[in-house]
Amino acid sequence: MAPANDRKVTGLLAATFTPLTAQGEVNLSVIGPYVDYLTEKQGIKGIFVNGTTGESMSLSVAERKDLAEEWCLRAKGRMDNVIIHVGCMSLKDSQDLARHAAEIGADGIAVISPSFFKPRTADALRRFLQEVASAAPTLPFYYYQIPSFTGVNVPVRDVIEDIEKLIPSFRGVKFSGSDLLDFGQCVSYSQPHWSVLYGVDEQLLAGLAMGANGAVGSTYNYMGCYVNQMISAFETKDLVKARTIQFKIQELVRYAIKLGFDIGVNKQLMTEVSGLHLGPPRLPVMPCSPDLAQLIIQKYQSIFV
Ligand SMILES: CC(=O)N[C@H](C=O)[C@@H](O)[C@H](O)[C@H](O)CO
Ligand SMILES: CC(=O)C(=O)O
Repeated sequence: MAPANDRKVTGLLAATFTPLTAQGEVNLSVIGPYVDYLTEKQGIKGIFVNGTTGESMSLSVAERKDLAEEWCLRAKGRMDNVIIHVGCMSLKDSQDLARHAAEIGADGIAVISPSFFKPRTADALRRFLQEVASAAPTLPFYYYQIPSFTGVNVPVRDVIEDIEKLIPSFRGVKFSGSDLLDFGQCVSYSQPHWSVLYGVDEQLLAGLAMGANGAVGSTYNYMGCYVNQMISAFETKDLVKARTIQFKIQELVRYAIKLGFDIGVNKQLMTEVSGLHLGPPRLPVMPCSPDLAQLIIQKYQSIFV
């Protein structure tokens, strides 16, 4: 069996929303146009499927397979990276999804820690990740940390210590916390064939300064084109320009948080900006009220004129 490849993941990956019908069923028909929109209108060359933004934890395993398959099919030859999140509360379900991701030709898999029975130590978490990764040993494997949702606060640096001895396919981290000490420790420990991806969109510039190879986030669905400009400015050392763009994103995110920002609001914002019909979120996330969506969209338009 071929080992997982060593190709670095760079640039922006959009964490995709899951299109649902008005009745709340998965709506695969939107995925083709969604890929068109990301590539043509936002300059996005990678997607992160069935993650937090994709409401994976609210989907059935069968739905997650259908979605993963359609995203892979539509993105094939058009995106550089299709990473599928396969984390579940059940190790068996995660392994099932990991095997499936390999079958459908995904470029990599990522796993969030279980959060009902939480691993209390790095060792417990590492063993869980190892069992999932071993179900798809040819796929690059990424640990996805998001403590605000999981309540799992094990430092990522502890998780990745000598991890290739346990997980030969380990290729990096998606870091969605704001602890830049731990993040910096991950970057400095990172191996040349690993990718350290930052996941807090409103402070990506700090992540880039700390050495992030790329980024995964929800807002790149509708602000990817601006964030690409920010990355270019950072790369050409135009920090004033890079900050100007980061501050705009912060202004929008702060405004949205004050009004009550969640996946439902975020999904509605994407619907309004893109014109794609993404539908409501799934309960327990509540649909966004039209009034709230209008306020945020007005703010978006006033910031990005
Ligand atoms: C909780 C959540 O959804 N986190 C996303 C990725 O990890 C981010 O992309 C945020 O949505 C974004 O930074 C806005 O706060
Ligand atoms: C942002 C992200 O990575 C996710 O929604 O999973």
